[in-house]
Amino acid sequence: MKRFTIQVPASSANIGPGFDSLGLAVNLHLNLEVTEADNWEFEHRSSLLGPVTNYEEHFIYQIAKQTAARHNKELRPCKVVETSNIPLARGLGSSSSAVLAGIEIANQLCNLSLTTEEKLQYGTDIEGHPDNIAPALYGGLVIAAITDDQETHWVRLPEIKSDIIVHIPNVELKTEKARGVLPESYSRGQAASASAVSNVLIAALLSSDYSLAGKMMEKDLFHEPYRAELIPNYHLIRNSANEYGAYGTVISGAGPTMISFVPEGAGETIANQMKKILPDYEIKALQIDQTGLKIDCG
Ligand SMILES: Nc1ncnc2c1ncn2[C@@H]1O[C@H](COP(=O)(O)OP(=O)(O)O)[C@@H](O)[C@H]1O
Ligand SMILES: N[C@@H](CCOP(=O)(O)O)C(=O)O
Repeated sequence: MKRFTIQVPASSANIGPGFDSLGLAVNLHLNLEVTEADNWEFEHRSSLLGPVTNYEEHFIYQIAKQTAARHNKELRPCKVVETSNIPLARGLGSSSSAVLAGIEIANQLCNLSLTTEEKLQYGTDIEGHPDNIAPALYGGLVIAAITDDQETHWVRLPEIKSDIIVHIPNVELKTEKARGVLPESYSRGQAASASAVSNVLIAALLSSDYSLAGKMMEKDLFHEPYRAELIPNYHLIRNSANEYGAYGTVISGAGPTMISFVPEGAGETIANQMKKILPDYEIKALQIDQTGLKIDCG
């Protein structure tokens, strides 16, 4: 009888101009205990996960089934116990964490021996963009691109020396809705300016020039100007965090969470200052998760 556990971190995608390609794994986690059983059963042990649906409608079951089907296999029934401290639909990559969990369930149950590259590809096929899947899989700060042959290419950046703070409001924003406000296309001039800002952001991160990185992340032209009005307290959070010493503050993923990059060691202090301004928010100083997807087969 198989038994295994899966842990997948949350992730913060985009970091401003790295729209659909750049993301960071953070230390909030989805955990699953999977045990072969006579029937399928999902049990949610965290209030954040909401009520359990019929197993056939469960998102993670659907991903697992779809992954098994790609290899002409069927899943054997399991009991899945889920705990999570990743808030849903807040821009912290909960759906990508769930997608990777589903892929891994199929991988283990059907002995697919998937490589990490295949997991990245399958996850990206499902999500449509790799910026949450890649960091959740590899840990750290990862840049990934889907090329016109539908292959996903990626680079994990060296560790950055910055604390991070997430400002999570008590409202959901579905990624699909936040993608709906973006333009269908950009002019050559807009695309050139936007990718120039993105290029300087990456170069600044690689050079550990965090002041410049902070400036560049706030100059995004791909998505922030269109999404700002969907994000509660967008300007207040950015301006206040910067007054308290943040390098830069951007929308986390598609929002509504805002993420600040602050000097190393200053995370808790600035988070406490921000809590006074936004008492209804969940404000957390987080660490970068350097590990990514973890599987333990005991
Ligand atoms: N652990 C989970 N178990 C089941 N479904 C999940 C889980 N995590 C996320 N989901 C699904 O993903 C949706 C959120 O996805 P999305 O709108 O992309 O937001 P985000 O990925 O930013 O949290 C949830 O409403 C839910 O349907
Ligand atoms: N690049 C995507 C990222 C979505 O991240 P999520 O955590 O909000 O699902 C986008 O900006 O739409």
